[in-house]
Amino acid sequence: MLAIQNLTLHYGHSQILHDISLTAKPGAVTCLMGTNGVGKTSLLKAISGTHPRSGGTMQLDGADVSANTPAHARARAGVGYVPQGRDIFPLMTVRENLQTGYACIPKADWTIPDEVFDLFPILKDFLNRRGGDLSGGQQQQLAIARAMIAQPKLLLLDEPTEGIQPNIIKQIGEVIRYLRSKGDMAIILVEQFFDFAYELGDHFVALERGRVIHDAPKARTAREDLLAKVSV
Ligand SMILES: Nc1ncnc2c1ncn2[C@@H]1O[C@H](COP(=O)(O)OP(=O)(O)OP(=O)(O)O)[C@@H](O)[C@H]1O
Repeated sequence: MLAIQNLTLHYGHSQILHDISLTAKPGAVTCLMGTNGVGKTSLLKAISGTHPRSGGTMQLDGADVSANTPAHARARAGVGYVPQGRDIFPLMTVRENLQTGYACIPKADWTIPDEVFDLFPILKDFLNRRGGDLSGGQQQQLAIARAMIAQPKLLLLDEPTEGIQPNIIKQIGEVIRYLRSKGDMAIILVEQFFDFAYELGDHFVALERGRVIHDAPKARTAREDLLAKVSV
C-alpha cells in the first residue's frame, strides 16, 4: 500500500504540488484526475522518483521511501511506472523492450511471464518487431507489459487511453481489471477519459492547481460532482 503525506514538488522556483496526501490500496484502482496542467504527471514522477519531491513523506508497504531514493531503487522496491507517451525504445525489438524490465529483478527471475502473453497475445506475435513499428495502442500494451515484468506492488499508469483506438482501450480496461482482481497490486490511474476512469475506479482523487479537492471512494463520489470537478 502507498501512503503519501503533505507532498510538495517544485520545478525550479515554481511550486506545482501543494500538501498532497493520498493512499492507494492493493486490489483497488485509485484514479487521479483533473484538467490539463494540474500536476497529475508531476505526482506520478514524485512517486516513481523520476523527479524529486521537495517535501512530505511517502511509505510503500509501511517502509519510508526517502525523497533521495532514485527511480531505479523504487522500481526494485516494487513501483512500476507506465509513463505518458509510453517511452518505448523504438529501435529495440518488443522482446528487448520487455527485457529492460529485467533490470529490476534478480537474474534467476529473468523470464517473460506467460501471463504477459495471455494478456497481450499480439506481443508474442511481434516479439522480433521493432518497438517503433508498433501502433500507438500496441506500444501502450508493450509499456504495460514491460512494467509487469517486475511484478510491481504499485502500478502507475499515466493516461493509458491517450490517442488509442477504442478496441484497444477496451482491452486495456480488461487488463487493469484483471490486475486489480489479483488483489496484491495497488493501481494509480491518471486518466482524462472520464467514463473509462469512472467505470474502472474504486477511489477518486481530483486535483486542482496542485491541490487535492476531492478524495473519496466511489460510493461517496457522485458522477456529476466528480465530472464538474475535473472538467475545464
Ligand atoms: N519539467 C518541467 N519544468 C517546468 N514546469 C513543468 C515541467 N513539467 C511540467 N511542468 C508544469 O507543471 C504543471 C503541471 O504539469 P503536469 O504535467 O504534472 O500536469 P498534468 O496534470 O499531468 O497535465 P496533463 O494532463 O496535460 O498531462 C504545468 O503547469 C506544467 O507546465
